[in-house]
This record gives sequence, C-alpha cells and structure tokens, in this order.
Amino acid sequence: MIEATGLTKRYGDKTAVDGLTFTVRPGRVTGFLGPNGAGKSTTMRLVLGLDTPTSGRVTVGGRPYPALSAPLRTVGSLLDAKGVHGGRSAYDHLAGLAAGNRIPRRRVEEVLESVGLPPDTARKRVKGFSLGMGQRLGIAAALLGDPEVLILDEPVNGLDTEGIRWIRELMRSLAAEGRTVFLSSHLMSEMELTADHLIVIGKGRLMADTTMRAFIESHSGAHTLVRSPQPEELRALLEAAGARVHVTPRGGWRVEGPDAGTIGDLAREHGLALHELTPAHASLEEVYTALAQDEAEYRTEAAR
Ligand SMILES: Nc1ncnc2c1ncn2[C@@H]1O[C@H](COP(=O)(O)OP(=O)(O)OP(=O)(O)O)[C@@H](O)[C@H]1O
Repeated sequence: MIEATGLTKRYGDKTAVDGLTFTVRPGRVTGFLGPNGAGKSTTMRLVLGLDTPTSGRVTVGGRPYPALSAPLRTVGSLLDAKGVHGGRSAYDHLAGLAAGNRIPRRRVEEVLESVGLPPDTARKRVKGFSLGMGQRLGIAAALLGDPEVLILDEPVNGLDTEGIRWIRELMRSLAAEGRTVFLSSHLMSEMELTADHLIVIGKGRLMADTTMRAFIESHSGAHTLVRSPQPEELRALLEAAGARVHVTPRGGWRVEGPDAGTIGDLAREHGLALHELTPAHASLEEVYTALAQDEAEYRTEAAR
C-alpha cells in the first residue's frame, strides 16, 4: 500500500506536486496519468525517498521510505532503465544489488528466469543490450527483493508489441498475487488494458482517483455503433428521434442518445436493415483527452 497525504513538492517557486492525497491499494494495478510535467515522476521519486517533500507525507507499507529497514524487500521500482552501469553484466548488476540488500544469490537466477533473460545473455555486458532487454533487467531488479509494492515509470516506453504485452501480463499477475502495482504510461490504449484503477493528476493536483470503469463511464455518455446498408435513411430517422449521429473513422455511425434496443426497434418499424448494433463506451484516451480539455478551459475561465 502507498499512502500520500497532502504531499507537496516545490522547486523554487515552481510547485511540481500540490497537496496530493491518495492511496494505492494492493491486489490491483493502479495507473498514474497526467500530461507532461503534471508531476508524476516527482511523485514517484517522493514515494521512493529520492526527493523529500516540501510538506505532507507519503508512506510505503506504512512507513516513509527512509524508515524502511529493507527497502528492496518492501518496494521495487523502475524509474530509468538506463540507470545500469553498461560495463557490468546483468548478472553482476543483480548480484551486487542482492548482496547489498541481504537477498540470497539464488534469487538472482530466479528473477532472471522470470523476466526471460537467459543465462548466456545475463552474463553479457549491459552496454550491448537492446531497449527491451534493458527494460527486462530493470524489472528483474525491481522484483529482486520479492517486494509487496512495485512502482514503474513508463515501463513500456519504446518496447515492441511483444514486450508491451509481456509487461501487461506481468503487472496483472503481480497484482493478482496481492501486490500493489503503481505505474505511469502515456500509452492510453495500453493503460486501459492493464490498469484496474486510475489516479489522474494535472499541474501537480489530483483530478481523479477512481476505478477504470467508473472513470470511463462517468466521464463519457454511452453510445452505440451502428451500420446499415441504408445509412442516410437511418440517420434521418435517428436525428428525428433526437439522437446525435457522428461518422466513425471505420465507417458507420456512432449514435448518442437512444440506446441499442431503441435504435433496433426504430429500424425494424421502418423496414431498415442493420448490419451492426454495438453498445459501446468511449475509450480511455477519448475520456482522458476530454477531461484534460475541460480542465484547460476551466483554468482559462478562472484566470479571466
Ligand atoms: N529537480 C527539479 N528542479 C526543478 N523543477 C523540476 C525538477 N523536477 C521536476 N521539476 C518540474 O516539476 C514539474 C513536474 O515534473 P515531473 O517530471 O514530475 O512531471 P511528469 O508528470 O513526470 O512529466 P513527464 O510525463 O513529462 O515525465 C515540471 O514542471 C518540471 O519541470
């Protein structure tokens, strides 16, 4: 569990994190969203004791990070996958971390295997690693102490489809084991597939702290995807019934207002065929973009 209370960080007159209060709970993946410069990395650094709050506090497993007796056994993190000395092998890097944290050497082999780094690769210098291999090594380091809490800043950055899928499945299985998983990403489609819960910040302040489902449903009206071989007749009918009808990029209509049942009945009453009738919600990306726009407009209004 991660608990932040009134967490604030100022750099000179710049407030990077502004009175954040939130709890990241175990057993689920919590996504951390916000535009560039919103304060996500600063928040994660504060959780990990890499920076000290100007005011407020944050605890991991009930204690501030500096008070943890065995930090790597409590919280594993991936902030910057390039933070490994390139001249060392992956194995030596992990063995050094294990020795410094009283973690048995056999755990190094276990985590290397669990992240899919084979022994011959693990003995090579990190300098020659691809981005994906470097990311796997960073995650191996995060898992080394078998921690209850994992914090990952942009773990899928630059990875290919296979690497992205691997991270998604790993995060979900770690949460299913009852761990606390907190991760940031700018890839909304990926976040939508990975996270159960969302914490959204803007300009250092909390904008939303809710389940993925509630976030999407509460900020977007439901709609229905509709296709018909008589599209213009159907459109006229729907608009006459008060629906808002938009063309989708895939062709067909996106209909807001009447639900799928009402649309189906209307089409049948007028003898129109339907080739698709799919109840749908907006994507996380659409909801998030709309929320960010509302926030920007609100701030512009407030500044007038
Ligand atoms: N050490 C620092 N000194 C001065 N300002 C800083 C420092 N670290 C962060 N900031 C500022 O604090 C704000 C928040 O930065 P932060 O990196 O936490 O945002 P972020 O949400 O992680 O952004 P991104 O998505 O681009 O990684 C930014 O305006 C940044 O310029």
